[in-house]
Amino acid sequence: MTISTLRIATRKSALALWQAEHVADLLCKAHPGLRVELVPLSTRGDEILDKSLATIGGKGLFLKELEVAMLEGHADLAVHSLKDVPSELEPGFTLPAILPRADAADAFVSNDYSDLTALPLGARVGTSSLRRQAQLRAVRPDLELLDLRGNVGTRLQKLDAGHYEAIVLACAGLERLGLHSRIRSRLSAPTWLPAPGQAAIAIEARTDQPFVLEALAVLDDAETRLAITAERVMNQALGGSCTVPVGAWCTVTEHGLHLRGMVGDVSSGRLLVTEAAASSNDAVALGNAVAQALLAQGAAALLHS
Ligand SMILES: NCc1[nH]cc(CCC(=O)O)c1CC(=O)O
Repeated sequence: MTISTLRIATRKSALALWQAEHVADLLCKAHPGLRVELVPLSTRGDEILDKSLATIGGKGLFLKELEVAMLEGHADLAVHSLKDVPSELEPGFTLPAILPRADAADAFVSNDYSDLTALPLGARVGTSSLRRQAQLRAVRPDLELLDLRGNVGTRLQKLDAGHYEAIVLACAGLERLGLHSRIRSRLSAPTWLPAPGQAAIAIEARTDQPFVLEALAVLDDAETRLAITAERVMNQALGGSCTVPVGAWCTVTEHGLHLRGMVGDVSSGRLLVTEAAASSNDAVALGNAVAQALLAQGAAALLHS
C-alpha cells in the first residue's frame, strides 16, 4: 500500500514548527507525490511555565498530547527534539527515524560578555537545566544560577531585558531559528557535555502502522542512531530523566563508538566523568558500561541527593 497523505503532530513553538516543517520537506523529497500536513498542538509542558519540569512530571509532558493525536487517528507521526523524548517510550510507539545530528554543543549567549571566563564575579546566569547548572558550577562556583524556562525566543527576551548577564541554550535550536549570531561561544565536548540526544530530531509513530513506519524509515541516519542509542541507554541505566544532571556525548568513527558520560551535583559543582569505547555493534553495551562506571565512582549518591 502506498500512503497518500502523512499528518505530522507538532508542538507550536517556533523551534518545534521549524523541525516539523523540515521533516515535511524531507518526506516530500523522499516520496514524490506525497501530501504532508502539520497538526500543531499545545502540550502541558508548553502551558505550565511557572514550575520546573521536575515538579510537573518531566519530559513526557511534551509528548503526551501528540501521542493522543496519533492514537485517535488525527496524526500519523510526531516530530520531537530527541533530548525531550524520555528514554522509555509509551507502549505502542516507536522512533522509526532519527535525523542526522546538528551541532550538539551548548551556546553561551550574552550581550556583554564573550565567554564564561569573561563573566564578572557573581554574574547571573539563566538556565533551568540541572546539567547546565552543574557544569557552570564546576567551572565558575561564584556564579548566581537562576531559573529560566520557556521557548528559545522567550529566553532570549529575558536575557535582553537584563534579568541575566548570560544564558545557556542549545546551539542547534539557535541555528535552526536563524539565530546563529546570538552564539558568543560554544560550550562543547569533551570539556562540556550536551544532554543525551541533544541536536538530533526524532520521528515518533505507532508500532501498528507498518506503511507509515516504512515511509518514515528512509529518513533514519544510522550513525546518529548509534550515538544516541549509547547516550540514551547510559541515561536510562542511571535512572535518568531531566530531573538529574546527566550529560553524554558519543562519537562514531571508522574505529567504532566512543562515549563520554557525566553525572553532576548542582550544589557542589562536583562532576563525575567517565569514557569508554566499543565497536559499532555494541552501542547498548557501551551505554550500560559507562553508566556502571559512573555508578562505581559514586553517581548513585548524586542522583538521589
Ligand atoms: N529543552 C528545550 C529544547 N529541546 C531541544 C532544544 C534544542 C534543539 C535540540 O537539542 O535538538 C531545546 C532548547 C535548548 O535547550 O536550548
